Amino acid sequence: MSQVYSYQQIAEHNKPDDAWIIIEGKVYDVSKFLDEHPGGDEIIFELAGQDATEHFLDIGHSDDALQILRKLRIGELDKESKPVEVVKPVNVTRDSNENGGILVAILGFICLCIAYYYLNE
Ligand code: HEM
Repeated sequence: MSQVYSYQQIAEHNKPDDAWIIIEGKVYDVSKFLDEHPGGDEIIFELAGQDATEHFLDIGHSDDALQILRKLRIGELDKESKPVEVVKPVNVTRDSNENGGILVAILGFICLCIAYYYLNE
């Protein structure tokens, strides 16, 4: 019998070196596969600890992908358990970087406006 994990247990594995995902009710340990994923590590890591079924199926992965998946399987999802929100500290850094980028763009624009104003005086 295969091991059964709750959403809560799976959600704890949301780090790059310890990442699990759920696809169609099965649980996969993708920690070692992240670096090898042809679609990039980020895209799977974003879903670590969560259900990635829709994303996985949307891409239309090949039979090769399904074969790899089979090897990564570690158990099944306890469907009776409640889904939990997975919060990743890494995302916070990434978001603040993005905000930083927008701030720099706005400051740059303001500088340009000032320069334009003085040059046309
Ligand atoms: C453990 C789960 C996964 C495995 C084993 C896997 C495997 C693969 C493989 C073998 C490919 C090469 C193309 C193919 O054979 O279909 C691929 C491509 C891709 N995968 Fe995944 N994948 C997984 C999860 C995901 C998830 C969750 C996403 C989306 C959020 C995703 C997004 C993509 C994308 C966008 C490509 C296309 C890359 C390109 O052609 O440029 N994959 N994946």
